[in-house]
This record gives sequence, C-alpha cells and structure tokens, in this order.
Amino acid sequence: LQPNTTWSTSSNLSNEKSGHCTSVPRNANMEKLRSGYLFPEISRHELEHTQKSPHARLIRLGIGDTTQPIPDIITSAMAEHAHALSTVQGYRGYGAEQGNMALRRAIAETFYRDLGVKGNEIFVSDGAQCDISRLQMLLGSNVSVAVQDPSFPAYIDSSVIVGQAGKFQEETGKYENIVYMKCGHDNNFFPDLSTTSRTDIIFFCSPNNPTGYAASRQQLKQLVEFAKANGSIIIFDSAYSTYISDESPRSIFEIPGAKEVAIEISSFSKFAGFTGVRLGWTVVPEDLTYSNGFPVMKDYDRIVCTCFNGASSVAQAGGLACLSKEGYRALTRVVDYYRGNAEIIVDTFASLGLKVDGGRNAPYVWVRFPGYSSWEIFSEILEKTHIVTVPGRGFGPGGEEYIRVSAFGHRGCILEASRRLKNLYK
Ligand SMILES: Cc1ncc(COP(=O)(O)O)c(CN[C@@H](CCC[C@H](N)C(=O)O)C(=O)O)c1O
Repeated sequence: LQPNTTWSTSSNLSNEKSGHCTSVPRNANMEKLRSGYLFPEISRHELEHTQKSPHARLIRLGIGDTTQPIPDIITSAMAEHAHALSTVQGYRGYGAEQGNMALRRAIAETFYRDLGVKGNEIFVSDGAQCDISRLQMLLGSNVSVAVQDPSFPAYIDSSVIVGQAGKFQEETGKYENIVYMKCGHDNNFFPDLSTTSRTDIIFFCSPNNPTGYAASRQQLKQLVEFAKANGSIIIFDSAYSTYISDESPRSIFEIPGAKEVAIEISSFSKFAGFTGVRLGWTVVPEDLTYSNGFPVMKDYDRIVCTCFNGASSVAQAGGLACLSKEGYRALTRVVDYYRGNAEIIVDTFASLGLKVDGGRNAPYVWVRFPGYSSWEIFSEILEKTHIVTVPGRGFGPGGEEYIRVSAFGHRGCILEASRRLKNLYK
C-alpha cells in the first residue's frame, strides 16, 4: 500500500465466505488510520520482491531489527532462570507487575545514576512500543499531542487509535489535532518552539528515529522550559541512547527540572538485541503531577496492574545480566559493531555526493534524494540492488525525499550493500 491508500470503509463490506456480519460497529478511530502500520508494509514489499526475484540475495536494511547474537553471559542467565522453573524450589509464578525490584534498581543505577531517578519510578515492561500504547491508555483521548516530523510512526498511530487525532488531511498528509514539529536540516533537527502551539503531550525521540539526530543539551533545556511554561508532559523516547557517541544527553533527566515535566521510555531492544526477547522500561517520576496535583505515577501503576501482568521473568533475568559489569561490557562491543556499520553506510552515500544525516549517534542513516518521492527511491533501490530500506515518508510528511537505512546487519552484508549502492548511483 502506498501512503495515500485508503482502506476500504467497512460500511459496505460483507463477509465474502458466509455473508454474515456482526452488528458490532467498527471503532471509528481505526477507520481513520491511513494505511497499514509502516513496518509490516515494508515486510510486505520485501515479500513481493522475493517472490518476483526468488534468487536475489536480499539485504535487509529496513526494519531496525538487530542481527548480532546476544552475548553468552546474558543468554546463559536466561537459560539458567528458565531451567530453574523446572524445579520445585526454583519455580516462580507471577512477578511484580512493575518489574523485579533488583532489575528496576539496576536500570536506575546504570542509566540514571546521579540523576535522582529511583527504582520505584521505573516500570519494567515488554518493550517501549508496548509502553507507548499503555501511556496512551493512561492519557486518554482528550489530550492534545505534538510529535516530531519525521518520527517513529507508533506515536501518531497510537494517538489516532485512542482518539486523540482528528481526520487525516489528504493535502497536508497530517492528522488534525496533532501538532507536527518539523525537525529537519533547515532547523538543525529541532522545532522552533517560539512558533510551536501548546499541546498537553510532546513526544520527543532522541536520538531521533529516523533522522538519527541526537538533541543537544541546550535544545533539551529549551524543550523542558517550553513544557514547564505550557504545563505539558514530555514523553521522551531514549531507545537509542546507548548509540550516542558525543556529549549529547542520553536521558531527558540530565536536564534540571525534567522530573516535573517528563516521562522517559526506553528499551533493551537495540543495545542488547532483545527485540525478540521483549524488555523495556518507562520512568514516571514521583514529582510529575496532573493539573489537579494527582501523581501521574499512581495512575500509571494502576494501568500497569490492570492491563499488564509484568515482563517475562526469563527476560528480566536476561536484563539483569545485561546490566552486570561483564554483560554491559559485552553489549558495548555489539553497539560498537553496529556503529561501524553505520559509518560504512554514511561514507557510502557521502561518496555518492548525497546529503547524509544520522549514523553518528544512532543506528540509522538518513539520506536525501532531492526531487524524488521516498517511495520511488525505496522501490528503485529494492528493484535494482535487492536492498530493503524504509521510505522516509513513512515517518511523516517531513520524511518525503528521504530514505532511512538501518545499520543493523552483518558486516559482510553492509559491505556488499555499499558495493551495490555505489554501483547503482556512481
Ligand atoms: C524510537 C523507537 N521506540 C521504540 C521502538 C520499539 O522498541 P521495543 O522493541 O518495543 O522496545 C522502536 C523500534 N523501531 C524499529 C522497529 C520497528 C518494528 C517494530 N515492530 C516496531 O514497530 O517497533 C524501527 O524503527 O525500525 C523505536 O524506533
């Protein structure tokens, strides 16, 4: 489905097989969604291509899914925990919905040392994507939302699903009631807050997916002040913070005052290869309150207890091992491996004279093809080089003319992709 494909309205559909329809009305918000969720769409295009070219050696630099094995010290910890479940003394049932306290403390110690974030403010989950949806349940439909443009599609799609968004506007490619904060080359990937409308919620991802840009300390200070002045809540996504290689803040809580205006979501997916194991966390500070002074953390705890029975105990055992000295050191080597891939990809496109962003503080490289639709570039690269990327338009109108190239891959594949791309565009 191209981005402007409208899904059939269910009003005139009938069940082809039996002809029977239920009398249950479809959620009107689901009807507002413009097309399939971006990443399954990429997988669909990939499948179509492999059916057309069954002998092609496909190189997947599209969906940001890790490829390198998880270090043995971590998988052994998971295996040991799993095996203990087969013994009477080792068996454990439900854990705390908020997560294993030892893991909560280890996350606080590893990522928020000296930032005043405590274990009880950290809610362990089955991933940041799931936490985005749980936060949307927490916030409800009567809040206004701002997102970076371009940004990870889950923020907008979940806003549409919970009813925060209005209709989709064909001419602008945007949903009504959502503020799109342009973050591109001409504004150093940071919105002009002096002209940005107030919203209750501000989704902010840094390092940003898809541009790979990590906001500076000065920029994040402005963002926190902006949120404070407007009485807004920042939902800060730090899923790629471990890829930051310069002085950019890794957490919004490095900014003074952030604990009164921000929630932070993060994940073991991209630094620990836990994309399939499923483990993440959300920080909801005790100091964060609603307009009536009620603590947000209390409601989030209620959501977690009512809608989520806690992350897998096996995944949490793995998470603890990730944060051990030896485990974290081993994972840093894997992150460095992907960083090396990103460098090769950046150099490849730069050598072709193309405008390249990202790759330095994130495992995503953002490449501009002026005057071309991003879906055209995506299709041309797929057809001619059998390399899967992601069309920038899938991340919002601000992504038009761009593609996102993921650095998650085996080094040999990255080098082969570089060769093919140079061949195509030299
Ligand atoms: C900014 C940001 N925040 C959260 C996530 C998901 O983290 P999680 O793995 O749930 O802990 C992601 C993962 N995004 C990837 C994987 C996408 C494909 C997966 N089906 C998904 O939709 O999350 C991508 O952009 O290619 C992200 O970029």
